[in-house]
Amino acid sequence: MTPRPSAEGDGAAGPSAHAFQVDLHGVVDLLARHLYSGPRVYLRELLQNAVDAITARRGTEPGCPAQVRLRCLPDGTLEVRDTGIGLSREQAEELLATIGASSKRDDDLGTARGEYLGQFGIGLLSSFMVADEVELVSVSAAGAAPIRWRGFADGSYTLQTLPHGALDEELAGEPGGVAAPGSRVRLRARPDAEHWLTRETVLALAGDVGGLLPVDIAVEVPVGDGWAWRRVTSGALPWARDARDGDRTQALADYCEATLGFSPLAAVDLDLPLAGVSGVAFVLPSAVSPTSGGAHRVYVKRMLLGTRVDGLLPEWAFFVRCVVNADGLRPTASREQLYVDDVLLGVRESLGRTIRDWLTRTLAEPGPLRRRFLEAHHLAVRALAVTDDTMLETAAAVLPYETTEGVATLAEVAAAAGEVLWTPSVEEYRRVAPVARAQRLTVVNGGYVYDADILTRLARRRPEWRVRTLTSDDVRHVLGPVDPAQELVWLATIAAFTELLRREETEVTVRTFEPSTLPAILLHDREGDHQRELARTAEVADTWGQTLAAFARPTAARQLVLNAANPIAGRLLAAPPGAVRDAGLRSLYVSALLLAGEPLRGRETALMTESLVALLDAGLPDDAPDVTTDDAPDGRDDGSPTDELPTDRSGKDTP
Ligand SMILES: Nc1ncnc2c1ncn2[C@@H]1O[C@H](COP(=O)(O)OP(=O)(O)OP(=O)(O)O)[C@@H](O)[C@H]1O
Repeated sequence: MTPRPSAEGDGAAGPSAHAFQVDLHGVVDLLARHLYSGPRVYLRELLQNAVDAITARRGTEPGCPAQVRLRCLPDGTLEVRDTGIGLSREQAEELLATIGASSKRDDDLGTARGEYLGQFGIGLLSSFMVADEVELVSVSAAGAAPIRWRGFADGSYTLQTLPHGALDEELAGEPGGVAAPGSRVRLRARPDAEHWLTRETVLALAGDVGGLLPVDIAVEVPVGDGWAWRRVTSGALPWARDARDGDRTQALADYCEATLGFSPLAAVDLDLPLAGVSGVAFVLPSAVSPTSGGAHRVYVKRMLLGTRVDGLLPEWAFFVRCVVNADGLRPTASREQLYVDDVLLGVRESLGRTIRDWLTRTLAEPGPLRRRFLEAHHLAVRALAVTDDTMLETAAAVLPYETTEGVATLAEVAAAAGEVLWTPSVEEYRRVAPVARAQRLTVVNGGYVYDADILTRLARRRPEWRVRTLTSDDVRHVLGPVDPAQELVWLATIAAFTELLRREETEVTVRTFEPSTLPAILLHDREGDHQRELARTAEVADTWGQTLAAFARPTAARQLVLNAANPIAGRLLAAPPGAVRDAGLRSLYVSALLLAGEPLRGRETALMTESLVALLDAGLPDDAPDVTTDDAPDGRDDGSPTDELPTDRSGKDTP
């Protein structure tokens, strides 16, 4: 390119100004690899230019033909012909030869003009992702002489003005008539990109990206011995049918099946006329991960933007897939995602409101739709209830929870039990459920995702429901007392048992409870666990030990509650002191741990093994061969309770 004259004269020392040189290879590579998702966009850009050219011509000639015709020629060339406004020589020089120049921007404002699809002035370059040469022959609607522009992947181009009528023979029989206004673009496939220009690919791509465009687009296909035009545009938006039309619901379901690949539970109409947004949110028939949202099929001015566009809906709306046409939203330069601006944020909020209103209505209405929706998407209701008060009330009224009195809603639990006791973890629920159930204590399993937040919010919003987490005391209170005279007899034994489990930080108590098949349960509350954890850490941490110790309050003892109604526990309480009784208690402790779903650590495994050995020793005949060894069992840590067990293995209880 010619250097521009220096702004400061041509003095020897003065700087001189030059125009940038553009390496077209580099630019095309940038587009193909980093801007566009792949070469397939070349066809979208060609269709877009054709449609924009027709839009421009309609501005002065409203009744002009609106046709785009695509033809795959035998030598691998793709031809796209439109009945648009065409280009004069000057326009071609300015618009085709300059990267970034576009006739579709408002020169004064520098913004895109609302009626056009394009705006950036780079779309035509995408042709070079599949072709080394692009030819555009054009007849301007303004009556200028026809032109032939040829651009090459090396960055050069030729431009030729043709005499009027020169194209008549070449264009004879084309739509729009002989040398009528319009343009014809031809792309000769690069050897490694031939598949992008085959008839099958062109048909599929044109239908996919251009199927909803408001012009007549057709691809030439062989029929019998001849050729015919196969239309890929349908003319109307699939959701534009009158809502009173009885077949509309089925037609939308069929459209969803064909386009998105699933049969929807329901279709929610989306309509924001002010933002130029219309479409449908299809409710997925089965559960999806909350992180899988954002796969919406979005059209901008009826041209497909993308099939996996995100940001259109709030995150909680992961149970729908939308198909929308959005005239008021801005595409990014790649035209594959939406530009995040205030308009998009407003649209997202409004669409979210539409979907939430539908959800509230649907959940208020008992019936198969509500049931199927909750089965598939209860997580979405939970996610929404975390931030939305109306949905919190709805969730409390309709979401089924696992409780010790069977499946029930939180509202039902509050009404029946006068309070809502819940466990924040599934493990804790499993631990207390058998005993709570037997005692008719209603406990809600609040251990699943979002539950803790929902129950905490509900506790504040509905104080009269008395929503709170379950504590050991709640369970202990429902366990039956033991006859005081009997308890007095057992007092010394209970104290000895507590002493035996001192290292386990567990206090032993006795109650009567159902099921009587259960000899013992372990109760511990979260604060006690936390305090024990702190105390344990403080023991091992040198540097932080003192700091941690300051936080650790005296630990609330765990409780091993022996069941006086259980024959084994009863016999153990009545047994004389000695190795067998100790081993029996330790066994009950370990089995209560297991029942609580807690993993056994090395020390507890050792306890279990040693108790078993002691019990076997006591129970087996004296002359049975001794198979025990002196080796400590695997997994026993230092200070294991072995040293607390009597070494006498005679099988006789020591006094
Ligand atoms: N088929 C056509 N008929 C008439 N003019 C055309 C045609 N194709 C391209 N042009 C002209 O060439 C210009 C550049 O086209 P190009 O596709 O590179 O960018 P754009 O369509 O303006 O913007 P975008 O990069 O957003 O697609 C257009 O603005 C238009 O004026």
